[in-house]
Amino acid sequence: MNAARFDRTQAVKHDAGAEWHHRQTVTHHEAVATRQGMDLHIRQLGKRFGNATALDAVDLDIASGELVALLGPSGSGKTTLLRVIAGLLDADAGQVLFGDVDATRLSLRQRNVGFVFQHYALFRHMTVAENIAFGLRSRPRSRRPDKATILSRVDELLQLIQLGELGGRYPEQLSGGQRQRVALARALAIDPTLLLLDEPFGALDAKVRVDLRRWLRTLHEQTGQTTLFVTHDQEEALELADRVVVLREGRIEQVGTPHEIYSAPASEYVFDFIGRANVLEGRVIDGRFRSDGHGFDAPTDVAAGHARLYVRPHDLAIVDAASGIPAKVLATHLRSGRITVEAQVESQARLLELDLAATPDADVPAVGATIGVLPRAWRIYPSER
Ligand SMILES: Nc1ncnc2c1ncn2[C@@H]1O[C@H](COP(=O)(O)OP(=O)(O)OP(=O)(O)O)[C@@H](O)[C@H]1O
Repeated sequence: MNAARFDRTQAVKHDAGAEWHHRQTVTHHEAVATRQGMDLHIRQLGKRFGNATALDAVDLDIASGELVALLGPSGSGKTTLLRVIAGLLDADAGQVLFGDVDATRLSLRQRNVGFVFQHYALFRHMTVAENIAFGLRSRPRSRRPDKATILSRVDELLQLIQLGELGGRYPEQLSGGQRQRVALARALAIDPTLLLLDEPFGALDAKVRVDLRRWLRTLHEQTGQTTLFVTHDQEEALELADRVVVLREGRIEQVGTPHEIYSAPASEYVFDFIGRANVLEGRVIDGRFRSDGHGFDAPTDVAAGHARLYVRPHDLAIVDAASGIPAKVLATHLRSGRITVEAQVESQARLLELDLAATPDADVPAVGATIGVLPRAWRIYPSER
């Protein structure tokens, strides 16, 4: 217990990986939570660091087999939540339940979770196969599988991560993406209750990230392992996860499927964070949002007064100046298959961005021209500021 506690208080964010695996396997406590396919319940979790509130009464339920993204900007509490679930960090308040077992006071070893860090935490002096086998080899004798079973498990995992031929290599002989796959295999080797990934692809270049994302999705479909991963990349979260948890200053702002989060963001914060956003300032009067002489239906729960209309660049149409909100075209750019038009509405502080398909017959307005803009789909939020 002391070793685990020491580890919790000493846990350093990035380079803790090797240390973590070491502690997890050399402390000799019986794991009580080894069942795979277990629900996770978070109840009123709170964590403060001095004056900073990292987690504030967080409630969350994750079903067995789900792939869930914890998404939010830097400092929103993602890593703290993951570490409290792992048992790397003690919460000040609340509970972590693995199925119906209260795991709040269990050591990280007893929780039997697999953890992958952003920076590859492989043992440099061990081959890929030895790294993967490590968690099983260093179990107490009574729970250690025999050599043949370990070898066959390692083989199976090497196939799963598509590195079947590379078991004899050392980590430095692998690419960054391959190392992260080995880190995943090592985490999976112990048949963890939960797989926890902290920005697993954060240190890799964009192309490799995209490939690994798809690979992780397929791996998850094969293993059905309940998985939580931290990311600040909304595209990664939307593409990979069954459900996305959006965090803000230690609180959950919204939980939903990628489609729900994208198409019905619960707040300005989520709308803004989840994709490119245009904002029109206005007022709600008699159930209509009014801005620059135009009116749009507002939801009934938005009270009269200052409000903001949010619209995605591809949902903003160009019409003639007399029919829409007049805006002056400041620039046009070609960006990966689309044309983005930047325009300014005189009364508005923020520029607007409109996306057009970059087809040969695209009707691109001239810089300096005055166009009319009209939202085709939008969301209106009461003003928070
Ligand atoms: N060991 C610590 N000591 C003091 N404050 C901390 C510590 N760890 C986290 N915090 C604070 O807690 C809050 C949440 O941090 P956390 O690392 O969980 O955020 P995050 O969303 O994972 O951020 P990032 O994306 O930058 O990793 C921040 O205000 C952070 O400064």
